[in-house]
Amino acid sequence: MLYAQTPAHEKRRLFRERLASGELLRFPGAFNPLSAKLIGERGFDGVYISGAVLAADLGLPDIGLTTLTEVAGRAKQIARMTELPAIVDADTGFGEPMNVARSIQEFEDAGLAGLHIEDQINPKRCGHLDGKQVVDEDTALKRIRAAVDARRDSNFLIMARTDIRAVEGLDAAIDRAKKLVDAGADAIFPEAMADLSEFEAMRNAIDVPLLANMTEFGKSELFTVDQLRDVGMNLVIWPVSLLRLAMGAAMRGLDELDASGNLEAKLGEMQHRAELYELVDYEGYNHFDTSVFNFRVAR
Ligand SMILES: C[C@](O)(C(=O)O)[C@H](CC(=O)O)C(=O)O
Ligand SMILES: [Mg+2]
Repeated sequence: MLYAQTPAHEKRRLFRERLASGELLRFPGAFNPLSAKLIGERGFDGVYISGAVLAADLGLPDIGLTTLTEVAGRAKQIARMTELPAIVDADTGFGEPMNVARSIQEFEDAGLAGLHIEDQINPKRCGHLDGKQVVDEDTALKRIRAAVDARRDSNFLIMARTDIRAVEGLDAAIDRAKKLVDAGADAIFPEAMADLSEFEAMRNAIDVPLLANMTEFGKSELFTVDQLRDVGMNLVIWPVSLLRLAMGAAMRGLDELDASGNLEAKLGEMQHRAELYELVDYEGYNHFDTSVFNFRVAR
């Protein structure tokens, strides 16, 4: 009922414990609080909150238009609906290093388990597009140091994302990742790795947990969980996948409605009313008033 029972500091502690075990944790991207509940119900390890999805949700491209207030507000709504740890995409940190510091505290207060901050310039773009630019090393390290200094819960995960691979190559990415770890990053998100051997090379060079981004229609092949585990990855995200699936279904559903005038043919693809009510624990609200759920939904 209502929100998750596990307090944020406890989610962070448990998340850190699991990360330290070295296993590979699976974090599908939630596009709203309801889909975060579904991710938990289906047995995944955590919830990813994507900047691209939050921008798309507002009908905007992913170019740094969303504000800290908007992202923290939505991330809070998502994080509080799941017992799982939620990590959020904090883009370039929403400004200068002092803004990065404030962002950390906002996201801690919003109940997140962690976030990542990247080394792109502003305006940023999807890490899997051509023509990206990254900031110099000094600026990249300042962002991470500011983040680490601002954190009040030492279990809040500060992950550094580097986009430098697509700009300067793998050696530069490994070099930057090492320096980001020295600056205090708890984990590294090497963006737009070309193949498994690149993930493996990063693994051999870096001691902290590593994240693999399995976004579709990008620069990385869609490796399986087993393949990523074999090369030593610790976190895998499918950041936009649920939104893409839902929007794909919505596009086809609208076409069907337009063509045939009803959606009878699509019922099998829909989440049933009964499944929705189970997911939101409708019946549980009888706790307040026994007349809330006194009906049956035929399946
Ligand atoms: C992970 C990512 O930062 C996101 O915002 O979800 C994007 C995903 C995408 O646009 O496919 C990214 O830059 O990889
Ligand atoms: Mg992003």
